[in-house]
Amino acid sequence: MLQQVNGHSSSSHDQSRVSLREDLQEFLSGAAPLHQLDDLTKVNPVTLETVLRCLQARYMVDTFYTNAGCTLVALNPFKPVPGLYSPELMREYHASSQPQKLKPHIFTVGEQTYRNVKSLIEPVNQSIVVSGESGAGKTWTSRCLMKFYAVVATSPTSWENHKMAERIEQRILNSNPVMEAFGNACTLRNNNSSRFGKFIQLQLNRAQQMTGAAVQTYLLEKTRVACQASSERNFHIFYQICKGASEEERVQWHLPKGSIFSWLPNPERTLEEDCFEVTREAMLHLSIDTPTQNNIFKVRRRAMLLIGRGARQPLS
Ligand SMILES: Nc1ncnc2c1ncn2[C@@H]1O[C@H](COP(=O)(O)OP(=O)(O)OP(=O)(O)O)[C@@H](O)[C@H]1O
Repeated sequence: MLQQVNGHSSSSHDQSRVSLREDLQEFLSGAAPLHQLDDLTKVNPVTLETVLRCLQARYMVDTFYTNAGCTLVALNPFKPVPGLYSPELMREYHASSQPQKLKPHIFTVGEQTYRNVKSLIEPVNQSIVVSGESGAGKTWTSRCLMKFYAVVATSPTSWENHKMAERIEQRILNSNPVMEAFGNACTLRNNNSSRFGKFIQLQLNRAQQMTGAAVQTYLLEKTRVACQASSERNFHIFYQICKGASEEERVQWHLPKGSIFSWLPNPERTLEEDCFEVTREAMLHLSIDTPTQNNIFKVRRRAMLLIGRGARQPLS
């Protein structure tokens, strides 16, 4: 007697499994090495196993980008990859007559969207959606895209424009350390995890030169200020203030060296994101002057005392 599985007989189910296994074998022993498949739509049969095998093979040879039709799959290398984001490579993708024929890269996406704006008589807004789980590399990818546009979309036509272009480029890039200091924190999955979503708008004029940027943030994880999971930390800015304030600022802000607060856990962890100077410098570039900065930091330091009241003691 034939058993019914999901409306199919078990023998036809077995047959299709055998044929899938054969297809898989054929695909894996195919002529072209897996790492050379630069588009996942060419993978056949499309199963979780074949797609992962292909991505794994590419990862093993330090190839971190793969197309999946018009989507780009980015793997996180978790290490610096020399030359992968160099200005020379940006210019190569920008100058190419067919960037989509070059190796899959985030610069292809950047360049194609840039050309889409340019090629149309009436410019049409372009959007890039960067998605993935925590630690996948979304922040990194957005930063790369901003750097790319800062290089390709600010080509000055005159010397005055050059100064202007440089200023805009600096301001756009400096928005990252500021947003990250105030909105990122160390979590179990990512030392520099964004605790908010952001919609970054880069504005171009009719000559396709960048004239400004606007960032809209949403869903900031405000509860982290008062409550952090064990082994996680509060927002970077608090640690930056505690670790980076000058002697003069410590006196002014009533912040003795070595103060610790119950809701600033794991202060002994030293992260590259703990650099107060980088945040201050970036704020200056964004025209947030030193007195305004001091007011912002004073409010934060006051919050530390109020919320973490009674938990202050010197570090031994
Ligand atoms: N392309 C890359 N090259 C080298 N290192 C990378 C790259 N992408 C990500 N990383 C590393 O992985 C870490 C996590 O990446 P990132 O912060 O961009 O993740 P995320 O997706 O924004 O995470 P979250 O959602 O938690 O904010 C980075 O701090 C960096 O060390």
